[in-house]
Amino acid sequence: MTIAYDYDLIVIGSGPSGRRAAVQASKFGRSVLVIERQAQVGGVSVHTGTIPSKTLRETILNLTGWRERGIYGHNYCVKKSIDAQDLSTRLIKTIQGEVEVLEHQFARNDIVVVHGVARFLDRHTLSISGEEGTEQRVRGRAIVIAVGSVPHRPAYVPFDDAHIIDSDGMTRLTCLPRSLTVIGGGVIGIEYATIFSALGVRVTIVDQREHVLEFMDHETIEEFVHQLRDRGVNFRLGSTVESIVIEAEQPVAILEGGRRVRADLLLYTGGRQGATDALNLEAAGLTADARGRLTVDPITFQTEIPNIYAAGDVIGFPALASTSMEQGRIAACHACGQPVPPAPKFFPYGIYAVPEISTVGLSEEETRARKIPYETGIARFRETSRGVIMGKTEGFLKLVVALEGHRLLGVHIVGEGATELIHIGQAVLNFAGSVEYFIEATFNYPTFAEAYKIAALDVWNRITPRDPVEGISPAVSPPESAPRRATRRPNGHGARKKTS
Ligand SMILES: Cc1cc2nc3c(=O)[nH]c(=O)nc-3n(C[C@H](O)[C@H](O)[C@H](O)COP(=O)(O)OP(=O)(O)OC[C@H]3O[C@@H](n4cnc5c(N)ncnc54)[C@H](O)[C@@H]3O)c2cc1C
Ligand SMILES: NC(=O)c1ccc[n+]([C@@H]2O[C@H](COP(=O)([O-])OP(=O)(O)OC[C@H]3O[C@@H](n4cnc5c(N)ncnc54)[C@H](O)[C@@H]3O)[C@@H](O)[C@H]2O)c1
Repeated sequence: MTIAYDYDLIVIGSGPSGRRAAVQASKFGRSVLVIERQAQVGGVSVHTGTIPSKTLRETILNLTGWRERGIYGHNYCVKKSIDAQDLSTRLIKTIQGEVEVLEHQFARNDIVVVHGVARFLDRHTLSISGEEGTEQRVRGRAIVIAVGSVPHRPAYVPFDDAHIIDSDGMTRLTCLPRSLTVIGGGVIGIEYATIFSALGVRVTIVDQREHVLEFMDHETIEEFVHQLRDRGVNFRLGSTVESIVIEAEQPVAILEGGRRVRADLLLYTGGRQGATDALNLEAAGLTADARGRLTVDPITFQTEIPNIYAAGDVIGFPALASTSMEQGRIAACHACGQPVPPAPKFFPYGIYAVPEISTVGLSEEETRARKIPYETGIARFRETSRGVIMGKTEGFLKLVVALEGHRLLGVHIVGEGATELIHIGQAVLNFAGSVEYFIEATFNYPTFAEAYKIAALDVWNRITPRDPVEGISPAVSPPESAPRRATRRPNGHGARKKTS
């Protein structure tokens, strides 16, 4: 008996993972349906997450004149008084632009889009509930769950979407606060805290952990936090929030030990959870974990039910738009019986804080934990002519390099353009290159990319053996495998032993 399917592939969700899965399957000549519960396509990425937060950042940096302050002083500004309307004008335009691009892309690729909430009836059948109470059934040979995530809203936080909000609320502000408390020093919290601090808002960041962005290279984060403290951002680290109340129209976070943090607005960014509630997963033979996430095969993105795939935020870490897109595409390749492209070993992390941070590969802490003998090299943006021209003297680029073969292990950057600059390091890492690449390559001048060369020379001067005659280095760079002790850094970082 042959089973009739309406579509070769049904994708639930039109965010980065769903979109890439749909387009890839269509390019293989398959019939594709995308089900989206919101009125417009694009997902969290376009409507409440990546694009809105990056647009708000761009608007604030432009209107405040932030990027020019290194040259013209701290009081320089482009627009004296900035209000919520200034922020929303550009936001609406950008989101609309993104939606149009997506709609054209779906139309060009003959992808059918239906708006409604999808739920499983069995492992091949979905019911779609439309806004006006309509219901339709569709059957797919394969299904990709690309439903993404929603902000985690713990019961103890009295969200009112006016004084106490989650990250979705940041895109709907009708007036700007003078002070802001951010609960959660993860990526979302840090991005919004620093963007609003650039606007002149007094910001306090509260996190139960001792460090913000704990997964990042610690020295890089120290540099970042130092810059934030310098411009008045307050940190309450190692502090758990016990309760939140509203007093005189202001939210007050009460911390363990009784300390109180008061502001005009409180943003809660204590993580996200998979948006699987409406899916009726049991009907498909699937279960989600306590945070609504699904488990998949890391190579194919297949769930335990072979014709059902999951990609993007719904499968958890790293929960990035960038990685979600690739996961969706790989899932579609497998579902269409095509070879599955291997995921590159290293992907970058870009944090659009002010200043930007970006990282790829191993941190110093991870390198030590793996007992790899290593050395680091640092360049400060003020050492690059580009940095001086642009008044961007606070940036910092750090390379982590294995002593054996001088292999590049990690790159960590804080400063203007970090999220673009990181891709040079990413390419060298994924091609298993060594620090010599940066030394031998000619870079455009003046550029921030020059920082790679400066940091590479910083490492190389210390890891290449010296000529027995004091101060004269050998002409060639013999690879050395033996761990060595680092000497004092020329940039004032002090002596550090870089062996495991
Ligand atoms: C504030 C913020 C900033 C971010 N910044 C960045 C960044 O700078 N860079 C980066 O790489 N990542 C960033 N991210 C993360 C990024 O947005 C997510 O990783 C990405 O959107 C996940 O894509 P996705 O395809 O899994 O799902 P989503 O984008 O979440 O889309 C899922 C879609 O599925 C739909 N859906 C859900 N359930 C159903 C259902 N039952 N039926 C029909 N449709 C359904 C939803 O309506 C939604 O449109 C940010 C996130 C946030 C919140
Ligand atoms: N630029 C980017 O790539 C980007 C930007 C934004 C979001 N994202 C994605 O979104 C995901 C979610 O980000 P997030 O920042 O919401 O979550 P997160 O899990 O990264 O961080 C949450 C933080 O909140 C703290 N916290 C939780 N409850 C607390 C409490 N009661 N008191 C004090 N501190 C508390 C935690 O210790 C943690 O540090 C990230 O994993 C990331 O992948 C990526």
